[in-house]
Amino acid sequence: MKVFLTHKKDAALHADLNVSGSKSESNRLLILKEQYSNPSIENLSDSDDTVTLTNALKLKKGVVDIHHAGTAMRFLTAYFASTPGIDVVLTGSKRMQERPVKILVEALRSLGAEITYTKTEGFPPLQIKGSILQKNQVTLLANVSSQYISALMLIAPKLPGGLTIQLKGEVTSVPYIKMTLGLLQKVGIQGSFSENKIEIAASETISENKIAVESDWSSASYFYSIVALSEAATVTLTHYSEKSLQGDRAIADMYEALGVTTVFNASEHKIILQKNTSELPNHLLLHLADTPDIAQTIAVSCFGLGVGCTLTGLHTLKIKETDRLVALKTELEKLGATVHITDDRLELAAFNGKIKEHIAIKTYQDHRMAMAFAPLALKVPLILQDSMVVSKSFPTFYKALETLGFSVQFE
Ligand SMILES: O=C(O)C1=C[C@@H](OP(=O)(O)O)[C@@H](O)[C@H](O)C1
Ligand SMILES: C=C(OP(=O)(O)O)C(=O)O
Repeated sequence: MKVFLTHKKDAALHADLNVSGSKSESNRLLILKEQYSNPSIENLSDSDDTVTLTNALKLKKGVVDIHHAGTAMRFLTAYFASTPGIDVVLTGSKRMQERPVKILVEALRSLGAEITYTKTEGFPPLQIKGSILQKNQVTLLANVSSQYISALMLIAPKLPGGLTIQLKGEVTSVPYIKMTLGLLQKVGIQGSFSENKIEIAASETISENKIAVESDWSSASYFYSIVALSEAATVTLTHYSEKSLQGDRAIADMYEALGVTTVFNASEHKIILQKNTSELPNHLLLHLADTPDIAQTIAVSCFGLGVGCTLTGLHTLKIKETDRLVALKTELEKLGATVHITDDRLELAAFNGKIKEHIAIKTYQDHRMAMAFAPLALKVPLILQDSMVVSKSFPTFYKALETLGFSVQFE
C-alpha cells in the first residue's frame, strides 16, 4: 500500500507522543524470561519483531518463521540450540535467507550445538535440535554483527559453567553488546566485557521480577528529523531517560548540530525536542559504527537541510533489511541529491536546489527507509511505496505523523 504524505500548511508541530518500548531491549528480555520465567516486562515493544519473537518462543517443534526479524533469528538460533527437547526448522523471509548467520552457527557448533543448513550453507533456514551445551569457551568474529554475540550472551548464564566469549577483529555495534550485558546485570547475572573478552557467570535464578523497558531511541530518531526539518516545533516523547542502555540515544547529541535541542525531564521520564536557531554546518562528519540504525535518518535530514555529510562505519548496512547504502543512494538521488557510497561510508553533497516533488520512494522491505524519508514531507509532497513496512519496529508511526499535522493518505 502506498502512502501520500504532505504537511498541512500552518498545522502546529507540537505534540506529546508515546513511543513504545525498545525492540532491542524487549527481545533480549523475552529470551531471558523464557529461560527464567522472569522478569515481567513493562512497556514491551509493540513492534512486529517483538510479536514475532513472542509467538516463536511458544513453539518447540516444526517450522518457526520469524519473517524479517534479525534479532529474533539470531537470539532464537542460540536459545533453541541450547534447549533440550527443541526440534525446529528456523526460517524467515526471503531477505532473512540472505542475511548471514554462519559466524553464530559455527560458534554454537563449537559449543556442541546440533545445527544444519537446510538450503544454503551459512544462511537460514536452520534445522536445530536443542541440547545442553557443555563447553564454556567460544571464539568468534565480531566485525559482522553484534547480534551473534548478544545471542551467545543471552544463553550464557544458563550454560552449566557460564561462558567466556573471545572476540576477534574490530567489534561492531558495541552499544548493543553493552545493552545485553547491562540487562543481564540488571537481573542480577554477573558479567564483564573488556578488551575483546566477555565473561558471563552461570546463574540458576535471576533477582529482578519486574523491568520497565525504555522507549525506543531508534524510533525517536524520526522525530528528531521532523523537528530539524521544521520551521518551529516542540515534540515531547514519553518513557525516555538521559542515561540509556540504547546506543541510539546518541541521536540527541548528534542533532544538536542539526538544530534540535533535547530537554530531559527526569521526573516524568520524558524528552522534549525543540527546534533551535543555531547555524547549521556546511558539512557533517559522523562515525556510525556504534549506531547503524540511525544512518538513514541522518542522511535524509542532512539532505533536507542542505547540509552535506560524510557518514562512516557503515559496513553492516548492506546486510540489514536491504542493502541500505544502495537504497539510500538510489532514493535520495531521485529527489535531486548527489550521493557517493563505498562499502562502509556514504558521502552526501550539500544540496541547495529544489527537492523534486511527488517522488515515489521505494522502501525495499525496510521499515527504516519509509520512516527516514517521511519527514521530508515537511518540504515537499512525497509518496512512500509499500508503506506498511514500518510495523517491523513502529506500527503506530503514521498515527504519530497525523498528530503532528501531516496529511497521511493510503492508496
Ligand atoms: O542487537 C540488537 O538489538 C541490534 C543490533 C544491531 O545489529 P548489528 O549488530 O547486526 O549491527 C542493530 O542494527 C539492530 O537493529 C538491533
Ligand atoms: C537492522 C534492524 O533490525 P534486525 O537486524 O533485528 O532485523 C533494524 O531494526 O534496523
